[in-house]
Amino acid sequence: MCSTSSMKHNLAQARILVKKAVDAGAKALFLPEASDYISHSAEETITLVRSVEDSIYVKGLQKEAKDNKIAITAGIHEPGDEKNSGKIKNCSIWISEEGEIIERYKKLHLFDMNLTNGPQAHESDSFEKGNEIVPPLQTPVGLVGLLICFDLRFPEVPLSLKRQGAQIITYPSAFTVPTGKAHWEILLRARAIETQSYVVAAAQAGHHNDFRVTYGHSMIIGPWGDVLAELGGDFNGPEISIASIDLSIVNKLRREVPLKRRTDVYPEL
Ligand SMILES: O=C(O)CNC(=O)[C@H](CS)NC(=O)CCC(=O)C(=O)O
Repeated sequence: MCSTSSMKHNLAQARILVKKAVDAGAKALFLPEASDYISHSAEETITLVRSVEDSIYVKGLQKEAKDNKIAITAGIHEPGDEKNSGKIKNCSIWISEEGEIIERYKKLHLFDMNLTNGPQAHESDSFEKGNEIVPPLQTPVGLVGLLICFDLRFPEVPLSLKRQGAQIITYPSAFTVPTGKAHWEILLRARAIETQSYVVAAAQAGHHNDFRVTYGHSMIIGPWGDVLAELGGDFNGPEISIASIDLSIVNKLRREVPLKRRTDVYPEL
């Protein structure tokens, strides 16, 4: 997706993706971080936020899920929990194939970056951070661990999710181009290999406005670290990437290559 500041426009993109996913026989559709909108500035990002009950985008996704009997997960913005913080939340939601929001996750790690001659990020100026790891969620494709974008850089959490039974880890994302080129695929494959899980990473792609461009390259990685599906970096209209999830591969690999942690030497994550 290439979300803009118009929720209506972004819902239209999501509908195209639902149609493609349904036509391809998918049981679940994974949409990127901030799929409801990507705006021009932090100020605009805060003014555009709506509760899920008032978001035409979220309500539209719920209707699509129900009408098409497909689960949908998406990164969205939500109003802050803390009184008068002036901040909002970077969340993901899981919508069941009945159209109900059955889980939500609030991004644990906020993206602050001050690269010389590179893109800057000040997410913690306008977003509240989450304080909880959400236990893996039972879905039609397996037990899913919900994380978001910059969380990808912190292996402790997916390892904990694996210990709790996760078979699929998802990272809806909106990566910068330089960090994407250098780190995106390596980190996704590393997270898949070390957790012996599928990793599904739907990414924003292309030019969102004059100030914002994202790396794209949505990917689905198998538990062996193999790239099962991948999209490009250019945006030429909403596009899906599709893969079969075979949980017997996860179980077999975990049996054949047991990764027994030395928690007698270092603490359990
Ligand atoms: O701003 C919004 O509305 C949505 N949020 C984002 O795009 C976030 C925070 S700026 N992006 C990332 O976390 C990219 C991480 C990244 O690129 C890296 O880890 O290298």
